[in-house]
Amino acid sequence: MKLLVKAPAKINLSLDVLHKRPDGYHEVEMIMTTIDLADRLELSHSDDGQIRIVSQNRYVPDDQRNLAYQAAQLLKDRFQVKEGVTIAIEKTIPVAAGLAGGSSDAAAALRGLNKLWNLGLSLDELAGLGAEIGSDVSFCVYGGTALATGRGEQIEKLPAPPTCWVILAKPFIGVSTADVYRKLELPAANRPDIQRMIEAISSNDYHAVCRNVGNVLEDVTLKHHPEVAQIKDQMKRFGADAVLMSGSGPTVFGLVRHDSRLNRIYNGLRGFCDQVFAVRMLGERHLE
Ligand SMILES: C[C@@](CO)(OP(=O)(O)O)[C@H](O)COP(=O)(O)OP(=O)(O)OC[C@H]1O[C@@H](n2ccc(N)nc2=O)[C@H](O)[C@@H]1O
Ligand SMILES: Nc1ncnc2c1ncn2[C@@H]1O[C@H](COP(=O)(O)OP(=O)(O)O)[C@@H](O)[C@H]1O
Repeated sequence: MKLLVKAPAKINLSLDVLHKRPDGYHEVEMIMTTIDLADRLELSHSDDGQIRIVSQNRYVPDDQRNLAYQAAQLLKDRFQVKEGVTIAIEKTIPVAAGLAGGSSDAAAALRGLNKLWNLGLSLDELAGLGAEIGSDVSFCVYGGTALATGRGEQIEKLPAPPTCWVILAKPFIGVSTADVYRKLELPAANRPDIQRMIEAISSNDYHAVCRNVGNVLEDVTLKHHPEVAQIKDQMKRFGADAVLMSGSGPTVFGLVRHDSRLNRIYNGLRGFCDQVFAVRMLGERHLE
């Protein structure tokens, strides 16, 4: 038996860090939303009890370091599953980019294996298991738009943001999330107003969303990678309504409503950047 599962990327429309916790993680408040840029996982049943990862992308680990592998292992251990699975990952989301590609693959594996292995778990139970794999996995289990608090694993659903295009540009570098949190100096300057962003989304006010994007991790990554600042400047110059780095970076996203400006920004950035995408937000929960 085979099952296909989609694993969409996320962007952080706003990201605030409150303080460092005794467990080493940081207490965050983030507005996250899934976008129409997705990996595809094909899950195939195997009788020998083994977990196998297959991917053409050389940056994707094919062993227990893979977050989708960890998701399968966690379900096997917790629910005494005897069956095995081969997880073929068709990678579209850039790796180590601040777009939660690995976390979304893990979340898709949890959702898919719940069906393949007939575990009958609820989405909330899967999100709880996801938090054991990584801070962003719980959000990715639900998808859509949400306020994430705690270390990122406590999720409150929000309505869909106003309709617009999201242009993503990823420079040639990759960034380590742990490194960025380690280098963050608190209290951070330029903190976003999370409550205002929630109001902007709830009242479907595009211009207020654009005014309120913000990410306290941005300054850390910009300081060490000037190419990210260059991409931000270019996106602004080409006419994006709002420009922000996603998560720990280095991917920069721009919001725009008009198709003519979308084309200008997209064409202007290609050639300058490793990868450029023009996508839509998925809005509300989108699960298969
Ligand atoms: C920054 C964000 C924003 O959405 O995303 P990415 O840029 O990775 O996509 C997340 O907070 C990343 O979440 P995720 O990538 O799942 O992090 P984890 O695997 O749980 O943790 C990786 C490392 O980041 C640090 N970390 C992570 C989350 C958090 N709230 N505080 C932290 O200090 C810890 O050092 C941890 O060891
Ligand atoms: N399924 C996966 N896809 C991509 N990277 C993965 C995966 N599983 C584990 N990783 C590891 O996680 C690291 C961070 O990857 P990713 O989730 O793409 O980035 P980010 O945390 O910036 O959103 C990668 O360097 C890679 O070694």
